[in-house]
Amino acid sequence: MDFATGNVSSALAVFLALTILIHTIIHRWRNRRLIKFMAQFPGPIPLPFVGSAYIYLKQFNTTSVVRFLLQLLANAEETESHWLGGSPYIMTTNREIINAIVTNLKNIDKTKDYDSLKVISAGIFTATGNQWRKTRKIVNPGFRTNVLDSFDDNFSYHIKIFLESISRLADTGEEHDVFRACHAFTLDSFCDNMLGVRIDIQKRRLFNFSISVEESMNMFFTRAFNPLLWSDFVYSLLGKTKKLADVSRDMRLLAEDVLNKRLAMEDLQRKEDIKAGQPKYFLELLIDAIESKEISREQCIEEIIELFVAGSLTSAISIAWLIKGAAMYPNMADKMYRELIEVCGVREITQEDLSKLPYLDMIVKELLRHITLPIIARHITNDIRVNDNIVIPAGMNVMMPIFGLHHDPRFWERPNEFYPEHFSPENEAKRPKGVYLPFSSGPRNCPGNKYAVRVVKILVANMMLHFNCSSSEPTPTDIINDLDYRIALLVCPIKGWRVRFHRRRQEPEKTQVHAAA
Ligand code: HEM
Repeated sequence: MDFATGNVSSALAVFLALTILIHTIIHRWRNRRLIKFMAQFPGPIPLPFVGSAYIYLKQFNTTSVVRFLLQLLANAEETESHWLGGSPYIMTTNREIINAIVTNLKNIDKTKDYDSLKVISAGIFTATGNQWRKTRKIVNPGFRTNVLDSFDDNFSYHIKIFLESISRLADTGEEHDVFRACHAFTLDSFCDNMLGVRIDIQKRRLFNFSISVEESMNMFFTRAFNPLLWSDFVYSLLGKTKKLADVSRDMRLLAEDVLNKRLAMEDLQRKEDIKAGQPKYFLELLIDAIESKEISREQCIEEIIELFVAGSLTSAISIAWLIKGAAMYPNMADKMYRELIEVCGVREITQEDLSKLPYLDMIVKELLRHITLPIIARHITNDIRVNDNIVIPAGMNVMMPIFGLHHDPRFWERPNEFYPEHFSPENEAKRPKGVYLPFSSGPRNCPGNKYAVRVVKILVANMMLHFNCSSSEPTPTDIINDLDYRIALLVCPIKGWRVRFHRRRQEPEKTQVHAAA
């Protein structure tokens, strides 16, 4: 190295060091309130540029995201400070902090971690501020009980088609993965009930929508747990932003098709509906909002896509899990069947019957404890006083692993088991409030919670009445450690949902399947 080159190198090194120093001072000064708040909590030592993101790299060694998450939470303090992607975070399983945040009416913004979902759709799920307030106000009436009560005929129609497809698989002695059939059912029910358009995905076996929804969620969660993919620049450079947009194209086409169909029938149908005093459902409310110029046609399509994902995938995963659960836990399945027969006999089960099935209710609650959306996150825009000691300052990001709360041994007698008795009236009464949040809580809770529970229960109850299931997979005792998982919005088994179906011998009358009518 000659003298001049050496001088240039030294000058560059000094310049670089000074830049980093000045950047650090400005960063610390700007974030002084946040840094002071974070100092109360322990956390991994942040490294330059990567912060605490390196802890997620451990996940590359395991196939099970769920186990990774639980290990992370078990080793962590109840509340920890983390620097992720240059931003300040606390990660907390503290019940008091979580409930203070989710129920706070002023703090409704999600963190920027949700932004990569916008490649798929930019609707209510990812919206912030006034955009979110406006959309939520428009769609909330579409989830009211009187609207849901009007869905019985639609449910009945789609359940019969589902049962016919199971009937074809029954008694073959072979195992079948039930997920696509469950998802086709939830997509059909969702379109009919919430959008007012019958698309008959089950009959037409249009599984590309289901593949598209599932694949897009897989891509989102793979990215969420892999810090090497966090940068938009890197993600785009690897061609993944384009791939995600391509993967979700089928959903967009379906949303556009459904909106066009509904608009084409709108005038006539709407007059009929108003005459019959029908309450307005989701898509009609959105069309009203287009007409009054509250939202654009494009925004309406974004909302439909978002609901396809949020509304159909979550309930399909829950149904597939319950069927797999019935195969893996035969005693539980028998008890569920006996309750159905005692309360309803062998006739078709309707929404009205569901409130008379407490054991089914306990099973669904226990299922949602395990398969819950593992983490939700909020960006704090207004200081939140949690108690005398904790005020969360504006600017803070908060990761709330609901999954941790749902498996905390302080609140659950058998945290890693599938134990519906966690939800017996006595056990529910003993448990403190705010430790069970499968649908979150407060202003940004899941608006589809009642619908989800109904659609899951009504299909599983009607199916169990006619079919029993079995599986070659051994019954897991510790369901966290005995199975491997991936996350596609909710927690899914890596091995899938393979079961054998057996027609119940005491089936007194054949199901009147008029699927092909
Ligand atoms: C078992 C089924 C379901 C579970 C476990 C579930 C869970 C959740 C959770 C935890 C959230 C909050 C997410 C967050 O704060 O980041 C949420 C939000 C949401 N869910 Fe669900 N959900 C389910 C089914 C449904 C259904 C059936 C629909 C619609 C028909 C739906 C529509 C939505 C929407 C639109 C949001 C965003 C709400 C907002 O940001 O204001 N979900 N869901």
